[in-house]
Amino acid sequence: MARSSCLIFNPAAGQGDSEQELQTICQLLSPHMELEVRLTSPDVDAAPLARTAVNQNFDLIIAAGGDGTVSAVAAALIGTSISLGVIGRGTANAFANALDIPTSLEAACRVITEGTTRVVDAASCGDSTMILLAGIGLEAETIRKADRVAKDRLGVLAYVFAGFRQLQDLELFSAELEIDGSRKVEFSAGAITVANAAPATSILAQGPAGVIPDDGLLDLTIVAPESTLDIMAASYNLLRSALRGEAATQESVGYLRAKHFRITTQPAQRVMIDGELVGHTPIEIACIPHSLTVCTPQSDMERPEQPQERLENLPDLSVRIVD
Ligand SMILES: Nc1ncnc2c1ncn2[C@@H]1O[C@H](COP(=O)(O)OP(=O)(O)OP(=O)(O)O)[C@@H](O)[C@H]1O
Repeated sequence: MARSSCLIFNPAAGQGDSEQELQTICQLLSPHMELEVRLTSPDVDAAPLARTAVNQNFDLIIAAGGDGTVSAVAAALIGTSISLGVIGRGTANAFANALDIPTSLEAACRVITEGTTRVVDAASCGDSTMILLAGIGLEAETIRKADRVAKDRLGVLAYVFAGFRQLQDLELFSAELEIDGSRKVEFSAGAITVANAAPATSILAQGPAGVIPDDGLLDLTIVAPESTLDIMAASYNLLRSALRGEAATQESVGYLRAKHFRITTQPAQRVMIDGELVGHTPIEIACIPHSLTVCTPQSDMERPEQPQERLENLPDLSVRIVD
């Protein structure tokens, strides 16, 4: 029997002709499944549509939009066995890129119709769920400064420009990190990123080589540059880590993998989760292992053997064991 599928489509996402895109997607998918289409609107976004679709027990729910739409649909699917199809039509399409899901309509629909799936982790942070990453400090500021007009004009470059603008007034803050309830680490940082999944372009997440989305662990990267030269060196090192799959080696970069983090900063820092500003530190982030089934080109990914932790060079470092 054909799979019952619900397509949640954001007509306002991206820069393409959305009517044409919807028609193409329906033509590509309909021969393979029973397809029901639901459009988001300025008043009803993807989250309530996805919750209703989950209650209606579709076999497959497809998110066609930017990362905002994909994250909202994914949040409703966490802990269910309903598969998530991803058709990235936004600016960055970070979740699609992190899982090697192509973003041309034809190739994205082919991945969905071929039926290969991969079960990945997700995470929770207070009331929010997270499929990509949480940025504290620099990354949150970068997202805040990449405005809609710039994104429409420049696409993913808007984030890069906002990032450069942000680097000019980077200030270190003090941070305390509680790791799996068993260790407390204090240090100074300019940016802390906790990633469940991240594409190579999320440079600040690339401390441990290659963020692994299905290892039951979150990957935390700390960048603590003490000068403009330092930040250039750290950026280059992180980019290399992303492209070569080798963990970062630069002194001002630290990283570790764990299931649960509690992060406190002085002063409080903005927190961004999956591209949305959600509030300020302190925050607590917990991995929800193997909780989201996603249509992907392959059911597994290569995992290079790499060190899991490197904190020793961070400025003002102190480590305590929690009783
Ligand atoms: N029909 C609509 N008209 C206007 N806005 C909409 C509509 N449907 C959803 N939205 C808004 O779109 C936003 C989600 O956008 P989404 O992330 O899917 O695309 P995007 O913003 O183009 O992606 P990116 O952030 O990568 O540029 C939400 O804020 C939601 O309220």
